[in-house]
Amino acid sequence: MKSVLRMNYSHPLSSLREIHGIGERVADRLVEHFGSEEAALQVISEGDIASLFEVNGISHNFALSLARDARSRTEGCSISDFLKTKEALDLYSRLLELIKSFAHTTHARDKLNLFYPLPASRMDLIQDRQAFVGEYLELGDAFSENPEFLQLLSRVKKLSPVPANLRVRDRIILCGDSKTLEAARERFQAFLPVQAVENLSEFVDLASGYSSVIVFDDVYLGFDLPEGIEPEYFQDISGVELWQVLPEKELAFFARNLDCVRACLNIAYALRSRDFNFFNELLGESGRFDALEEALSKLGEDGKPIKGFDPELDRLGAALQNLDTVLTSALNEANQRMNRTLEASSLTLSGQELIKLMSGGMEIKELLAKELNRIYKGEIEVIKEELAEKLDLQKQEKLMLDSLFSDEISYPLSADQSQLQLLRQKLNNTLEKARLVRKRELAKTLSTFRQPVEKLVRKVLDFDLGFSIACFSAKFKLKLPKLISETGIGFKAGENLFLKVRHGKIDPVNYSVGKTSFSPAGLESRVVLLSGVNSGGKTSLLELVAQCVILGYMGFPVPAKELELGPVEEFYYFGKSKGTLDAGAFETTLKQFSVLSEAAGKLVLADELESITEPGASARIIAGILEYLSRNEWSLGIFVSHLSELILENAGADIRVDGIEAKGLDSHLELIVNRNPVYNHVARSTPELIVERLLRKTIGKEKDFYIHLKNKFKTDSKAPS
Ligand SMILES: Nc1ncnc2c1ncn2[C@@H]1O[C@H](COP(=O)(O)OP(=O)(O)OP(=O)(O)O)[C@@H](O)[C@H]1O
Repeated sequence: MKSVLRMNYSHPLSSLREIHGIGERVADRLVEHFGSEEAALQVISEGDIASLFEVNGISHNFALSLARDARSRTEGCSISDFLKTKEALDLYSRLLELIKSFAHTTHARDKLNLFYPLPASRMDLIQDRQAFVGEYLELGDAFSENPEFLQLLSRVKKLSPVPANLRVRDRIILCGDSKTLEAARERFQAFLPVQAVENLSEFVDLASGYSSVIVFDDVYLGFDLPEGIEPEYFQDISGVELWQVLPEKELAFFARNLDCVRACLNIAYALRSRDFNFFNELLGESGRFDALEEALSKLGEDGKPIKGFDPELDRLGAALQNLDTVLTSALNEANQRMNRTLEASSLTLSGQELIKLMSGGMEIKELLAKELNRIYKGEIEVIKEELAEKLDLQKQEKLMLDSLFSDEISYPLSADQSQLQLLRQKLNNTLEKARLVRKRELAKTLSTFRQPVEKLVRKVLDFDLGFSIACFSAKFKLKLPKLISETGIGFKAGENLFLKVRHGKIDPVNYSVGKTSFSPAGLESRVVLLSGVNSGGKTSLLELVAQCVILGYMGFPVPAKELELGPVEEFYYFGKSKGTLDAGAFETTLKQFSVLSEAAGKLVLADELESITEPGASARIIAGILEYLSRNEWSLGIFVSHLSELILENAGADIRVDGIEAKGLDSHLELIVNRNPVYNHVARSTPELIVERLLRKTIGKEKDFYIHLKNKFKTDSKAPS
């Protein structure tokens, strides 16, 4: 798959200031954000609008205009080289919005803005684009209506970076010598604490506050360290992998992009399963990404291993979470039991005890304490058993329960808070240690996929660019045009896209001007007047021609079953004016036509230009314009007009008049319009048909009047058919 928006331009940019809109301040901001002028230029040239938008003070529209300007400079041709009037530009913008509505990603939506029609002299670029689009068209039929596939695409976005504020707080790097300290600070200080240590007690003090301690020098490793302090030693700080010291970073990257990466993999698989080979090279042999998928399935969106991945992690996590509630409920129950036991108890003395008491060999207090102690100890044992069982504690952890309760009787029963805190800390440290092992496993696997994943996501985003065009094409059954060398535009079964969006089903139209294989023999005029009934579809046909030309010169498929498109360098579109123009606007319009005799091939589409000034004068002006236009053998023109006969009277050149006619009136006396222009024929006008309608509706004596009017049309008709 070739990249259509080429990077090897004819005029590569060498400075940001060459781009319109970039002054000193913006240039500085871009360099600061992207690291260098070269990097900033690369982002702009690639049209990476999303990245530009991230720069402080650059709006989406500004980013777009920078990218467009850069492209037009590097390609050596701009949007206004082809689209010569405001209305031509407006039509292009409407088409672009329609195409963009088929994009599934912001990336494709943004990049589509960089496609605009190019003059025929840049056939190299146009053909590149046609080739690019051509590779995708088949996909439109296969996937454009597949909701699961479209849903996958909508989940793809530019990869999010690791959050800048990522901090690991339960791990510390302790350094005994200054060299490792410097190296450790440089590599890791942004993400986890790095501390210099002066002596052993400082080492022990600091280490005991963290569940994991990392050292890169062995200064304190020779000493006997207290139980629970087990620093991890990595000999070579420059050789240690990031996933070993800070697996959280890799995990955070994948966790943030989990949904997108999974969607991309599924898109690539879906395409491969239907024999579309866009990602085959990247996917490699089947199973290449299995390890990635497995690792992703174990990673939660919080960047931690998910529940169910490791039973030991789950056990410790649950024990920590439930410790307080299980303890409170065990204590409550034990206290209630003890209450009940004490309330129901009476003291019965044995004969021996009575003798001892009487002889002073035993105090009554002692006797009571002995009895109470038995009850107390019994309840404490029950609580410990319940804690051990419900929290699923292991041997070492169970031993810690012994110090949780005092040997001295206390009532109501309660746990020693500082011992409870120690137990909690122990559980937490064990959990974090076990979790770190798992995190490292996952991060190690994921780190080997970092680059392929970045490439995959980039490619899927680029894929959506071509695929959006394919979906647009599939929706409207578009076809790539045939670019011919003669001056002409001709098509079979063309359908105006804007009308189609509005009405769903419309009448396809055949039409041709100039020399194409669709032109009737001997009627290959390059400049034509299009006449016809009101609401016959003249404006719609003019728009259809414009759509075909704009899309065709963008390298895109067009809304016609077949289309031949001759060379067009410049495209002029003049829409219907709302009324007679004032002197200034009239002058401006005339000025736009003054370039018509220049050598480059021009296509001029004009809709009822006569309304720019009074009818007599406008017929003369239009006749003059048409004559001028027909002098240039590379130019084409279609002028919609209700004054065709008057214009012809004033024009000397070979100008054809075509007509969109109503075939008559249907049974409801509505006009039946043939949307296909009849070549070389002035269409009957609507007023004539309105007279006929009135005639057919009337039965009274007014009938004579309408017959008289109808005959008037017959005698006045100057149609050359
Ligand atoms: N090919 C077509 N198929 C179906 N309907 C069409 C087609 N072309 C035009 N129409 C219908 O006719 C309406 C009028 O079309 P359009 O404005 O192009 O006519 P017009 O000849 O330019 O009219 P006017 O002379 O009044 O300016 C459109 O809004 C549309 O509803």
